[in-house]
Order: sequence, then structure tokens, then C-alpha cells
Amino acid sequence: MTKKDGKILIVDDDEDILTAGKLLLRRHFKQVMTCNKPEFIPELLSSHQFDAILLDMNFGPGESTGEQGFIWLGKILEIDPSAVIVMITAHGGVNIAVEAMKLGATDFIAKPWQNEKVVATLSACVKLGKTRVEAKSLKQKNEALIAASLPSQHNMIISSSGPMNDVLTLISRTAPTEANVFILGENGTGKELAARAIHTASLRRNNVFMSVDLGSLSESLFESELFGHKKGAFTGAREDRTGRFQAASGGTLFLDEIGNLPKHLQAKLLTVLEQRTITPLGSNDVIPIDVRIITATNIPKTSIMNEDHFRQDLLFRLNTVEINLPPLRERREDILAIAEHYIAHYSKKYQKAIKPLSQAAIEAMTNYDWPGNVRALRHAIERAIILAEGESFQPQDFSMDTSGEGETKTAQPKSTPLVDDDLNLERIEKKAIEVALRKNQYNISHTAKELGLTRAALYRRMEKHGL
Ligand SMILES: Nc1ncnc2c1ncn2[C@@H]1O[C@H](COP(=O)(O)OP(=O)(O)OP(=O)(O)O)[C@@H](O)[C@H]1O
Repeated sequence: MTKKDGKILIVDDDEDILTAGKLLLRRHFKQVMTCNKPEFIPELLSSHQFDAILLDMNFGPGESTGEQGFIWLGKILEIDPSAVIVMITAHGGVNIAVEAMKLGATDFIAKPWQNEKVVATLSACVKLGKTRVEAKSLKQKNEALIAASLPSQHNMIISSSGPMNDVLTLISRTAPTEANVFILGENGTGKELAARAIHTASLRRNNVFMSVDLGSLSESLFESELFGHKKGAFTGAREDRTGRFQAASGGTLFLDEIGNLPKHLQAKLLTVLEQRTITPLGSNDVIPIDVRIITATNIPKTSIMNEDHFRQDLLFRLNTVEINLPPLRERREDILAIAEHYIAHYSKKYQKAIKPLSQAAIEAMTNYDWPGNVRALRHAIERAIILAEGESFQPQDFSMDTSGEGETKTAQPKSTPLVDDDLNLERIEKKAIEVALRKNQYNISHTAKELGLTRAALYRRMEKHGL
């Protein structure tokens, strides 16, 4: 006989009942624990997640009112409202058991019990318990996702420039509508930040904001990731999977790097947006979708407007409102405001006193072109907070590439050999990333592709090397 995957607790002051119950249930369920004093219940619940609890109604000699059972039933449900509790009643105590069920017990078993009845009741209860635990964890995950998408100090858009004020106005006007928004801008200009700002100012703010990096999805994963799949739909589909469109239901779906989507996948996305339904792979179910779509790309507008590269009927669906995030070099007034914001932020994080920027540092930073935009500025500041010594920050604390490449985006990569006399792997890696970034004009997707990395892996390495 294979044991069912269930964890059961039996609470009774009668040692014979505990022993008989344990012997019987152990043959059917993976884990059975017993407890002869209800006072231990809170401690047990704090360290174990039980699928079902068998609880006696009467504790102490001669007790038959069920009063103790009611008290402990209430306490268990107070600790875990989703607990599945089966009451053990004395012969003829059915009325009391019915009262207990009104107060939240799931079922009852009358003494003397019949073994098959106990096993059948507990099998059903364990199933229910597992469903409740899953539902609870899904609810917690959902709440965590919603909390993560709420505005915080980490996702505030700092700006003091005219061009960004226009962007902020556009965001606040668009947010309360259901309009699809298309965001254009170089890497690191704050496209995802803008998308989050739209979500948090929208009527969907109490639901999830879900971000999908289309640039890092392989073609074979595209459909299963976005639309989901049924178990067995393809080799390796070991269980059902909910797609992002469904997971973001009621909220906002942010599709990043849309410009990198191959044309045949653009067609699939267009069909979904036109029909507003999805069909998971391997399924016949047609599921309606309820998401607001925000898309972003770092590909220049001219390429996006080119039918050879991007389907114009899809663009038409996506860009009800278009937001252009200017590169940092075209809104230099923002540099100081953003720098000061992150100096305060990282000084607090690393428990350092806030130091001022020297006049030379202010000038160097505001004159620098920041090819990696705000992301690069933010990293430069974090690194300076950790490493810089002295009373104030100096230009050299911010790892700005003053060899000229930072000032002209079209500069050709220097032809420095990757491996010279220095064979240190860490330094070779850093050099390779720097060369690839310059060669690809700081386009993260292209750089990652050239280096054979995912975008996420490239970001991790850029962070590690302070790039
Ligand atoms: N105006 C801003 N104020 C404060 N922080 C900002 C601002 N713009 C961007 N950032 C920060 O810069 C980093 C990059 O921003 P974000 O990820 O939104 O850029 P992106 O354009 O989506 O980048 P990519 O194209 O590489 O995906 C984030 O850490 C973000 O918090």
C-alpha cells in the first residue's frame, strides 16, 4: 500500500486513542504526530504545517460537555484560519460535534471509531488541507508581488529637467486610462521605472505588475511563458504552467525588449491582443485576458517604424500612447538630482555619513555623457559610496570613462587586445564586457548576445565590475 503524502496531528488525553490512532494512520499517511496535552498545540503549530488535525472534544476525567474542545478549536483557528480540524466525539455526542462544525471544524469522528471511516475522512481532509495551504501560499505570493510593485523610495522617478517633466505629465495623464503604452528609450533611461509608475497610478494598482523580458526568452519558451502550457504539451512539460498573461490578470503586463521579438512571434502576440484571449499550449481552453499592456524597447524609433523589422499593425495596437525617455545626456539637469538621491540612498544602505560632491565632481558628472544612462550613474554612485575615501567625492571616484567613448556614442571600440600580459580572469572578463559594451553602443541586448550571456547575467557581471 502506498502512503498518502499527508501530515496529521492527533490531540487527545487518552493514551490508548493516541496509540491506536497512530498505528492506524501511519499505515496510510507519511507523517503522524500525537499530543496528549492541548496546551502544546500552539507550539506544534508554530513549527509544523499539518494537513489535518484530529482533536478530542473532552480533556480531563469525566468531561463530556465538549467545552475544552470548543476552546481549542477556536485557538487553532485563531493561529491558522485555514486549519482542517476533525473533532473526536464521545458516543452520542453528535449534537456537540455539529456545533463544532458550525464554529469551523471540518468533520467529526465518533468513538468508538471504525478504521475505514477514520481513514476515508482523513484522506478527504488531507486533500482539503493541501488545497488550503496552496491557496494560502498563492495569496501570500500575490500580496508580496503587489507590495513589490507599490511605489517606494526605490522606484521613485527623480527629475528636475523639462524633458522629464513632460514625461511625468504624460505618465499621470495616461495612468488612469486603460490605454496601452509604448515606451522608447536607450538602455538604463528608466523605461521599467516609468511602466511601474503608470501601474501604481492606475486603477489596477491593487493587482500585480508583471514584467517579462522578451529579449531573454528563447523562441521555444515564448508561448509557454506567456500563454502557459498543459502537462505533457511538449517534452519536459511535467506539470501545468500558468502563463504570464493569466498570472497578471487584473494587473499590468510589462513586455520589455519588444523590438527584439522575431516577426513570426510578433504575429502571435498580435493575435492575442486582437482577440483578447489566450490558449495554453496543449489545451483547447480559450481563456479571456484582463491585462493592461505596457511595452518598451531600446531600439530607435526609425527601426521600429520600419515594416521589415516590426509589424506596423502590432505597433498600432501597442502605441495608443507613446512615451520617449530621453537619454541622460539630453537632460543634464537631472544628473545632479539623481546623483544626490542615490548618494543619500546608498549612504544609508551602507551606513556611511553623507559626503558632498566636490565642485570638480559635479562638473565632471554633468559634462559626462553617461552612455549607460541612469543605471550607470546609479552604479557609479553605489561603487563610490563603498570605495571612495576623503571628505568629499572627487571625479575619479565615479569610474567615468574619460577616454572619449563616454562622450560620443558612436565612438569605435578601442582595439586593445583582450589578453596581453595580464592573465587575471576577472580583469579579462571586465575588459571583454567593456569592449563589447562600447562596440554595441551600450545596447545591453546586443552586448549580451555578443558575449553569449543573458541580459540578466550581463547585468550581474556589470554590477560586479562596477560598470
Ligand atoms: N529618473 C530616475 N530616477 C531615479 N532612478 C532612476 C531613474 N531612471 C532610472 N532609474 C534607475 O536606473 C536603473 C535602470 O532603470 P530601468 O530598469 O527602469 O531602465 P530601463 O530603461 O528599463 O533599462 P533597460 O533598457 O536596460 O531594461 C534602475 O535602477 C532605476 O531605478
